[in-house]
Amino acid sequence: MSVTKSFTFDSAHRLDDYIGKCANLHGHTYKLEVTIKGRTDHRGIVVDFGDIKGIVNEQIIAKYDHRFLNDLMPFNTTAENMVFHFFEIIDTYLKQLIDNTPCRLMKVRLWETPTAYAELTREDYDAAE
Ligand SMILES: Nc1nc2c(c(=O)[nH]1)N=C([C@H](O)[C@H](O)COP(=O)(O)OP(=O)(O)OP(=O)(O)O)CN2
Ligand SMILES: [Zn+2]
Repeated sequence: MSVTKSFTFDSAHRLDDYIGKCANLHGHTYKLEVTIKGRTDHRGIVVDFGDIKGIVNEQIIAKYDHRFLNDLMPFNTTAENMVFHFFEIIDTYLKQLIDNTPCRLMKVRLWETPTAYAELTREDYDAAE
């Protein structure tokens, strides 16, 4: 069974090493979707949506909402690089949170615009490690 929780945040950025309009300063309302898989416990819960919210709000939204991403991220701020970074962050904090619970981060999807997203699955993440 898997559960997914969605978040939004607004940030400015510009792409480096890029020819086109996205080399200019511009902004997005990013949408972040976090999918976690596991067995339901006695209550019928895989992982509390509030726990996912705690991690994402503290470790991602608080750091990047209404900020200029190029000043904060040590890589080109493409959706691909960002989704990889967010996967690592969420995976780390989820492991700490759910020490005894058999649930796992399976997918993170980052919408940069309403028509474009990058996603990283557990399989792709593990293969990239
Ligand atoms: N593979 C990637 N391509 C592009 C990225 C990216 O992160 N990965 N990023 C950009 C820009 O940041 C841009 O803001 C988004 O590009 P695009 O989808 O072309 O934006 P539009 O507003 O033109 O979208 P439409 O829905 O087609 O109007 C560029 N490429
Ligand atoms: Zn952009």
